[in-house]
Amino acid sequence: MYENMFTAPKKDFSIPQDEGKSATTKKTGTSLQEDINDFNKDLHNFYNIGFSRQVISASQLEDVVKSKGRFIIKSLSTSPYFNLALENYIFKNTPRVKKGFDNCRLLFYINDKCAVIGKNQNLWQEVDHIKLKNNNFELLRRFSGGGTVLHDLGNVNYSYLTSRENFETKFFNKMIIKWLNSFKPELGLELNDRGDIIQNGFKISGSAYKIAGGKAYHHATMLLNADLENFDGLLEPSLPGNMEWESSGVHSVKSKIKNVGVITPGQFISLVSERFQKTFKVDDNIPVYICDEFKSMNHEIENAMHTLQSNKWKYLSGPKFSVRIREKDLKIKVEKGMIYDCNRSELIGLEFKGFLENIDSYT
Ligand SMILES: Nc1ncnc2c1ncn2[C@@H]1O[C@H](COP(=O)(O)OP(=O)(O)OP(=O)(O)O)[C@@H](O)[C@H]1O
Repeated sequence: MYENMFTAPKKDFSIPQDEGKSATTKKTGTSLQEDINDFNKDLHNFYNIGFSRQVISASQLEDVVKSKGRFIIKSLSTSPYFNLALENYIFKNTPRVKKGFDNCRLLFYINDKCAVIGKNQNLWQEVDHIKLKNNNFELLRRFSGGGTVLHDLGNVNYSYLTSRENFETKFFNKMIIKWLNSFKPELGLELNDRGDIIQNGFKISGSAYKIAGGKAYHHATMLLNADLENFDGLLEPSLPGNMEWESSGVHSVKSKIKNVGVITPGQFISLVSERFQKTFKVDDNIPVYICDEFKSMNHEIENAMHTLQSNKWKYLSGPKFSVRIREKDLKIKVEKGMIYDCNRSELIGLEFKGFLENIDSYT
């Protein structure tokens, strides 16, 4: 089945108009083979792979990223570690433009199930670890700021890179809204004050930003047909003793979310790519490159993946915080994931993660 998913179809695979069913929609009376066919069709639409579309090698990736010029990259990988590391690689290695046209770049990726917290967040306040584990969600701390979001295969991530001078936080989402609403006016997408995209009052896309080295990116989620039932409770930590927090970190702003529903990941990526190519074209056509974690891997991406996977980055970084657990008569202060002050001196020096996991034996 895996091979089948990535084998180009013999016939033309134009976007079927009747797609866009939510992943939570219950199917009745369809066979497994039909499900597989549907899934394959959607994957092909998403990746838009023809026989001529080749995955680029590590050296080709390096060449295109380090040269000047605009392009689109689509990642075939669903590993959140690879995709965030790839994004970081493109961001860091895009040359700074002093004069002339900006090196605008657009990246698309779809991650398998994961919770992605902002760089400056206290993860214990943001996610329920046990539920994440039980639902097979990875936990990642990204390199950019912002709040915590959930990803699965029905959520497309887009990342728009430009120069610091030309960067404006709401700019790219305004374009996305314009493009999608002109494609299907009934979508009725709007931008709220925070720069999120909303539909009928529900959030469908959340954004985060990074500015460094004279460049900036805006990356965002787009909930198209995510399995929202599976997201239930993952961002509501159930911790012992009604913990009372004091943290200088960034707190997520909870919003009610929904899927756009009538547009598939494949349609979304094709449409945004096509409009981007038209809108941002300078002289030559804007090329589209395909990447994956096998052929396009390099040391820098690999290193960033190791950082993202490491305990140090996930659990031993983030903001300083204090927590009070009245039930246990405890006041704890934590910096870089370690308890550095506590009214029970024997707890000083413990990792907060280890303390929480074994709280009953410590209290
Ligand atoms: N895939 C998703 N897309 C959009 N919103 C989501 C998604 N997953 C969760 N959410 C909602 O977004 C909330 C977090 O939003 P928040 O604005 O704090 O972070 P953000 O979207 O990364 O952006 P910001 O940079 O504005 O902080 C979650 O509590 C949840 O309500």
